[in-house]
Amino acid sequence: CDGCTGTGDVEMVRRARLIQPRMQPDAIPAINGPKGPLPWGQLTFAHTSDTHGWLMGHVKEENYGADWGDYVSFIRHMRYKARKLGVDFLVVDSGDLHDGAGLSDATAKLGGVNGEVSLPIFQNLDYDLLTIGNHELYVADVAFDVFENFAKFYRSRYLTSNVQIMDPKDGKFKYIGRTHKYFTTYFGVRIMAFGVLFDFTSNANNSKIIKAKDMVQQQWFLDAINTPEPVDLFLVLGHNSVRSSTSTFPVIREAIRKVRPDTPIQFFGGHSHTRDFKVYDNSSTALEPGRYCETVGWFAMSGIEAGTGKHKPAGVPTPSRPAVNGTTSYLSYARRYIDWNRLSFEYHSDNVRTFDTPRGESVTDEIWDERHRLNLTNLYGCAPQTYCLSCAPQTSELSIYPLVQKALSAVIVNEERKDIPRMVFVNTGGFRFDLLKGPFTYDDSFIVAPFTNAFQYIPNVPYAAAAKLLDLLNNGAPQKRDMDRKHRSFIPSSVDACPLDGAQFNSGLVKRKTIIRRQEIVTPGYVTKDDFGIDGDDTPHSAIPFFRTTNDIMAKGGFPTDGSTPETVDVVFYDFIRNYVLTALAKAGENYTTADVEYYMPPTFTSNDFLPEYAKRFWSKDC
Ligand SMILES: O=c1ccn([C@@H]2O[C@H](COP(=O)(O)O)[C@@H](O)[C@H]2O)c(=O)[nH]1
Ligand SMILES: [Zn+2]
Ligand SMILES: [Zn+2]
Repeated sequence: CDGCTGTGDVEMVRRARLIQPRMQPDAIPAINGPKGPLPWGQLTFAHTSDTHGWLMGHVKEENYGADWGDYVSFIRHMRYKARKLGVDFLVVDSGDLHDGAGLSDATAKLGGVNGEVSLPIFQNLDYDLLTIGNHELYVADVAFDVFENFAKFYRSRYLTSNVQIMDPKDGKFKYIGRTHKYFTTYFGVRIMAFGVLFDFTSNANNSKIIKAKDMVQQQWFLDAINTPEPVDLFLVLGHNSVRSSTSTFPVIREAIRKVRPDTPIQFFGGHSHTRDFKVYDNSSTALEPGRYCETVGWFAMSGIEAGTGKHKPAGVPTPSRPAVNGTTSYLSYARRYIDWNRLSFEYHSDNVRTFDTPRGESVTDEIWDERHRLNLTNLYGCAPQTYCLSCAPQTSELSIYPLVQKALSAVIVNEERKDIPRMVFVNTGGFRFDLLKGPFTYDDSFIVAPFTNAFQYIPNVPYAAAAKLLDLLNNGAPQKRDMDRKHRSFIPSSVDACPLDGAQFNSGLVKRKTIIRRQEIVTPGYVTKDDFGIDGDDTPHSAIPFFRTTNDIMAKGGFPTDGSTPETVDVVFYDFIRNYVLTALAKAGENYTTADVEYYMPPTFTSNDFLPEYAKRFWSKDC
């Protein structure tokens, strides 16, 4: 696996950057590109959410292969184009910037804070509005870093209408960002904006989330929606699914509608990792732009009776339909989901002669420097096949879960208790992305399992109760966000015939600014159906199968080889699911409390470590 590890790799990258490799035409990766120009309206938005540290882009998937520097260049071109067209263009983000890739997560392993490298890189984008995600709030240090640095950088553009943090300087709870922002766009549309996190409860102690139903009663909110200033549009940004039953957008909408029945309300959501567009009523819709730097959500609306912006800019498609089909409205809407690759970005920038802006190039360089400084390309072993999250039933050998079970059985062993049978329970929500065939690197360890959940246990649990535990957990409260049927992971359509297999594209170990060629066949990927129908995907794809998973899975170890059942077992689990395990054990007739829980593995050995350990022990290093 030439160039897979350490310093050799750095050298290769430096050389590659000097040469700026351009592949031979027959070696140019091929994907099918955008179906046509983007719609532009009086107000046009580019929307990201749930980037989770993927600023490097998908180095093993050309389809989503642009990096943050490319996005910075893209937005620069789009801002220029908007001015030329005479329309307002706003760039917004709905949060979840941590947990999911080495660039964000490796710094915590080095004793720093998760996000200390990735957030300053992210900040190269001149967002107009942003809001906070739950992944900014699980860990106290991360929340404080967001308060101290990120929020101060974006100032009045960072909206956290219902999220506070305890300021250690005076012990008082303060809003992390601002509660709301009233502003006028370049072309004169007057907007009142909020940033609302769903009713999240697993936050660190130094933060506080005000439930939406309480927030809408607060005086500052009532003052904001009743402001004597003219409001042409309410804009609600939120780390909040646009569709699920746990979304709090309907609460906000109702509260605004009570006092402003006719003012348009536009929502920009996140959290459920889907491409989605929801129509609430004829002047209120919501966009959600997927996850992991796979999608730029694009949204255009016209018809607001305010400002001097063009409602039908010349030479481009414009929003053409009312929110509710079959009705007439003064407002018209359009949405598109753009694949996160250079082919799309360049095409929509009208194939400008030089796509890369100086800022974009320097961001790309910084990402690559950090990638190597953090040793993200270090190799653990070569995955013999692709293991997917949802492309196959979870018991199938194509799925990641049998591999996880094998790895847990082999690696999660407490030397002092190795002869005592153990049952290890982990939540499937802890696995976040497919493990692709080929080099499994330090970066991939975060991509697949980013969380640092410790392995805890209750010793000597009667086997009769432990045996019921998995069913009880899986029939109990959901342990992950609402994953509706629309959720799609980008995975190979079949492991062996995968056109974008990890191994095929130099495994992402060398920086490439390749020319990407359009192809006639359709690559597998998102096939989105939303409230506007099936024409939202900017690049048409062939569909990928999707299978739901249970809350948890279980792996066994140390059981008698003769098939007999033990009297008692050690019940091992991630600390993240401890309360669910205690509740389920109580249902099985065994009452335990947190006082009965101990560490099974050293607390420093976490959910992020066992797959690398398995790869080191059981996979070849020769990719
Ligand atoms: O320590 C953790 C933290 C989170 N999870 C899982 O992640 C989801 C939430 O992720 P979103 O990106 O906000 O949807 C949560 O429901 C858990 O399934 C975890 O496993 N461990
Ligand atoms: Zn997320
Ligand atoms: Zn989230």
